[in-house]
Amino acid sequence: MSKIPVMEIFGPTIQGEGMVIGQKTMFVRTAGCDYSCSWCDSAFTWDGSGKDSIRQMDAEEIWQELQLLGGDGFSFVTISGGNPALLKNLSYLIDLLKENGIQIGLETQGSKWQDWFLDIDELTISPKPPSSGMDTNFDTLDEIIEKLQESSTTNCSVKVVIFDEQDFDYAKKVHHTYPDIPFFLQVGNDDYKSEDDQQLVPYLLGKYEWLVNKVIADQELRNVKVLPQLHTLVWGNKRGV
Ligand SMILES: C[S@@+](CC[C@H](N)C(=O)[O-])C[C@H]1O[C@@H](n2cnc3c(N)ncnc32)[C@H](O)[C@@H]1O
Ligand SMILES: Nc1nc2[nH]cc(C(=O)O)c2c(=O)[nH]1
Ligand code: SF4
Ligand SMILES: [Mg+2]
Repeated sequence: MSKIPVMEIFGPTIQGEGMVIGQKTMFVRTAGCDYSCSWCDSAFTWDGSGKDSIRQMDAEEIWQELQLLGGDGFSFVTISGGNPALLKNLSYLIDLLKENGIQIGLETQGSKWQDWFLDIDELTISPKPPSSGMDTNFDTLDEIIEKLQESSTTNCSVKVVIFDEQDFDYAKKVHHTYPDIPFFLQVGNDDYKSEDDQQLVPYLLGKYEWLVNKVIADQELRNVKVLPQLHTLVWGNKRGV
């Protein structure tokens, strides 16, 4: 009834992306997505390849597993996916985590609203640029951002992943549309299947330098932050970190 499709639970690790980068955190990754981004580094959550790992869990079971893995050594849980915003039932987990004094981060693309967004401490909305092959519904995104802006409890940010010039232009458009929302540009990893960290890390750092230089040179992008995926620099494309 109140089950949640869970793809993986892991941690403690550090949040490698976005507004709380560096934060020690546990992760809960839900299964299923309404998008199918061409470069999705978590495609196993929606393309069928991970279907045998999906567990239908209730909030209490997830909380127990988090404690089993993390003991007393965490105070922050990040929920990602897939698209966790497909799951109305996540409210039970969010309530339980809050009852236990846990702070909550969540990652979603901004294609669906859930009322429990207002109970998230650090919410990342990550609209998808052209290279993903997805189309942003800006009416939906406008509504979501508007509701979040009215909230005094949820810190939210917008994070756009950049692979090429077109994505960069898209990111500028998104930032201009929501100038008051903290804005992050993130390096796209188009080598997300590589197991060769010796080659991957300098490659991704090169991409980061490219993105940094573009932002430095841009007169219109002022109050923005540019980040790599920190976890890929530490652990490469390893899963569950
Ligand atoms: C796997 S998604 C899950 C949450 C949600 N579906 C979303 O896209 O925001 C988490 C974050 O990883 C980013 N991401 C996915 N594949 C990536 C890649 N190859 N390189 C860089 N970031 C990627 C997404 O843009 C998103 O910000
Ligand atoms: N360490 C770490 N940080 C992350 N930030 C966002 C992630 C995600 O896949 O949603 C992620 C992830 O998978 N691992
Ligand atoms: S929206 Fe997120 S999980 Fe879904 S396909 Fe795109 S990057 Fe992957
Ligand atoms: Mg990831």
